[in-house]
Amino acid sequence: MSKGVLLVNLGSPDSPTAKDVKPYLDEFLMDERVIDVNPVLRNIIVRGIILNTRPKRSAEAYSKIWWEEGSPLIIISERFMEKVSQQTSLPIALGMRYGSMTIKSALQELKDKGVDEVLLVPLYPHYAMSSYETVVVKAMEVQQEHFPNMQLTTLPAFYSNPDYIKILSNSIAEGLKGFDYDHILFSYHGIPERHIKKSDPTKFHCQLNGACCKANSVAHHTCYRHQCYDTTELVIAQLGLPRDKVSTSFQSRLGSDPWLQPFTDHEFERLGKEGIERLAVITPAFVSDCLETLEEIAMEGKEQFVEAGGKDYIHVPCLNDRDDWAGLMAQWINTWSANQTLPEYNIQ
Ligand SMILES: C=CC1=C(C)c2cc3[nH]c(cc4nc(cc5[nH]c(cc1n2)c(C)c5CCC(=O)O)C(CCC(=O)O)=C4C)c(C)c3C=C
Ligand SMILES: [Fe+2]
Ligand SMILES: [Fe+2]
Repeated sequence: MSKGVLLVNLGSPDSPTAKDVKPYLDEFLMDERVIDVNPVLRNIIVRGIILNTRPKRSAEAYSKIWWEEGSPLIIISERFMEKVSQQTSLPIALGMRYGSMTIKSALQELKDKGVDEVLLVPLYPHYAMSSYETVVVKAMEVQQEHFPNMQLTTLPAFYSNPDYIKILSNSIAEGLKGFDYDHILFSYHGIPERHIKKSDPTKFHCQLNGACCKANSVAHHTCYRHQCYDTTELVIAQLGLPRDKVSTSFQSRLGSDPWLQPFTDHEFERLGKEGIERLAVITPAFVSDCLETLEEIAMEGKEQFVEAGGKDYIHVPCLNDRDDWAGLMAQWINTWSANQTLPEYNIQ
């Protein structure tokens, strides 16, 4: 068999205009793992309500962060792929879960190069049904329908992998250099609380109270909340950060259902009001900077914090195409290629 690698990230609209944002959001929000209600209700919520107003507002936000070459998320993912490719002999293709750079065309690219055994890499450190799981399910559907002779193996979520934690910590230490912070906020993409319950294979373990996370459980393999808090804790330990100056929150909620708390925007306000003057924000749910980090955190977040009384504010960039991160991905790929071994999955 001949091996190759498929990297998959979330995707972006083709341009920062309402005309292109609308079909992109339609595909994204009609995904049953993102808005997980019955199909009739999903159609009403997405096409009857959200898509009437959101595309214009989102297009304005995308315009603020768009680069000359295109969407930051896409360009960064391409640069990352290039760097990884230079360190492995395996063919690598890049696809997006939503939008025009499809998983199907990426798999076709690999097939044209003779590949029939693929390592699928969802570019998310943490498992969530709306991110990691939907990529895996989509890739499997496409493989079964269009590439029946291909074999797929999936890289596990790497939120606690020791090498990943070291590299994330290095990037944070570099980002914090020269910034005398009062507080560090780890802000992760939010999800509805319901998704945590749905992803719990035991159906009773996850109580969303933090106490459950301290007991060993198979539920942690698919508990996004647990995994986010684990990443924060592991970075605190790696860098020896003062625990009382670090906290975790969840950003980017949509709709009125209960989402994971505390909310990042509420934390900006609370920290500013409580006299925190210098705030650093880290966004480890994303491996590449995107709308949610460049606009919501770096721009809007700063405004919210300063309005609440804060003074200095930095957003530490995501791993993007850092050499050490591309090197680690190449190392994972080359190890899999040599002996089928995948990175350590340190679940407790
Ligand atoms: C029900 C809604 C959403 C869930 C659940 C959700 C989970 C989720 N998303 C990411 C990563 C990204 N999301 C991005 C943008 C984005 N996310 C939602 C909604 C949900 N996400 C919307 C509507 C949008 C579009 C932008 C907007 O209109 O505000 C992005 C950025 C894409 C880009 O082009 O830059 C990323 C990345 C994760 C990891 C996740 C679950 C953990
Ligand atoms: Fe999202
Ligand atoms: Fe838990």
